[in-house]
Amino acid sequence: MRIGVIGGGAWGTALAQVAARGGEVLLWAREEEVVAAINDRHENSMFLPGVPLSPAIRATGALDDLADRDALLVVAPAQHVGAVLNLLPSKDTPLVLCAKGIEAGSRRLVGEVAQAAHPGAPIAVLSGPTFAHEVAVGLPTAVTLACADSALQVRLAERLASPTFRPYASSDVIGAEIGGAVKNVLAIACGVVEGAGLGQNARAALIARGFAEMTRFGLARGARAETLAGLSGLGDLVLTCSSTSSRNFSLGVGLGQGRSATDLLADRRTVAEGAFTAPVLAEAAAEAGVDMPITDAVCHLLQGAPASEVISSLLARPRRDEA
Ligand SMILES: NC(=O)C1=CN([C@@H]2O[C@H](COP(=O)(O)OP(=O)(O)OC[C@H]3O[C@@H](n4cnc5c(N)ncnc54)[C@H](O)[C@@H]3O)[C@@H](O)[C@H]2O)C=CC1
Ligand SMILES: O=C(CO)COP(=O)(O)O
Repeated sequence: MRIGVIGGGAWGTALAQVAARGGEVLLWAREEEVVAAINDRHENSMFLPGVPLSPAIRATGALDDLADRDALLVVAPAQHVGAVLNLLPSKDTPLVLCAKGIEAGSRRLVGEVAQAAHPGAPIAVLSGPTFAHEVAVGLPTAVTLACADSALQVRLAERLASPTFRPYASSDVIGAEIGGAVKNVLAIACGVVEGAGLGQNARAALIARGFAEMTRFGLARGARAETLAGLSGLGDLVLTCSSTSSRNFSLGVGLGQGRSATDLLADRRTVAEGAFTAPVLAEAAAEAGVDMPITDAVCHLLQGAPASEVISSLLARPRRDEA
């Protein structure tokens, strides 16, 4: 299986490194400097500095070069997936979606965006607790690889698996997507807890109540509960709610320390998907009649409400049943 990767950020580069264990890989990057650095020095100094890359990875700046690929890993940020897929010449190549988010405006999951751009292409979702820098250096990692077509799922898993990269099979594409999109918003909230110095009890409570939100929203959108409780849901939620290696968590730390979202997001080259997903997730939840108070709180913080006020009103909500 000839693998192509769309997106030369940290995660696209790490996934190219994973795929390069099983053969040559072609990676499309938007930035000329990234293409040159990968081809000349086997390094992505812009987005994944300090990690030596496999010589089996070639980079290109031309999407047309991906025409001969048997499968494409789509790793552009969620807000840009539609635009990039619309520019691709081949429209029926299997797409493995690796971005985590919901498209602003349309409120579509990345899978729905991909299906609209390439109606004939089989779709899979790869998601889980996966910091790019750990995957790229070969630390043990497990992911959900979801696809409705089980034969394609098996082929993709065989092509990507290695002793340190372990894909688990699922047919629940929507569930795998929702876990990854929602956990980014909750990771911002957990960062706020850290930044505001609210303690470990509060963080554990937020993870548990955040998981309840993720589950309510996921079930309303047709996800399966076991997918949400798996690697792509709870697994990734725990990872990104525990570490400043998470860009979303770090953004939250800044908000909790009283800095403004505008300042924190200005001049950022890397993506904190939760900042884009939070408002559209809140809209989608309201439309579906799903209560998501932590998501609403993150929206207020991103709009500039003071952290102390947002935290007080979250804690002052009427008591309710846990279930
Ligand atoms: N970095 C990580 O550890 C992981 C990231 N992800 C997800 O992967 C996706 C990509 O994130 P990263 O690789 O981390 O990105 P990054 O933050 O390392 O780099 C930013 C990326 O955005 C691209 N970009 C910026 N403007 C663009 C535009 N107008 N059109 C197309 N692309 C544009 C850049 O070319 C670059 O590839 C996100 O959805 C993220 O949530 C998923 C798992 C792990
Ligand atoms: O999705 C990730 C790990 O699974 C990366 O999280 P951040 O985008 O918050 O860094």
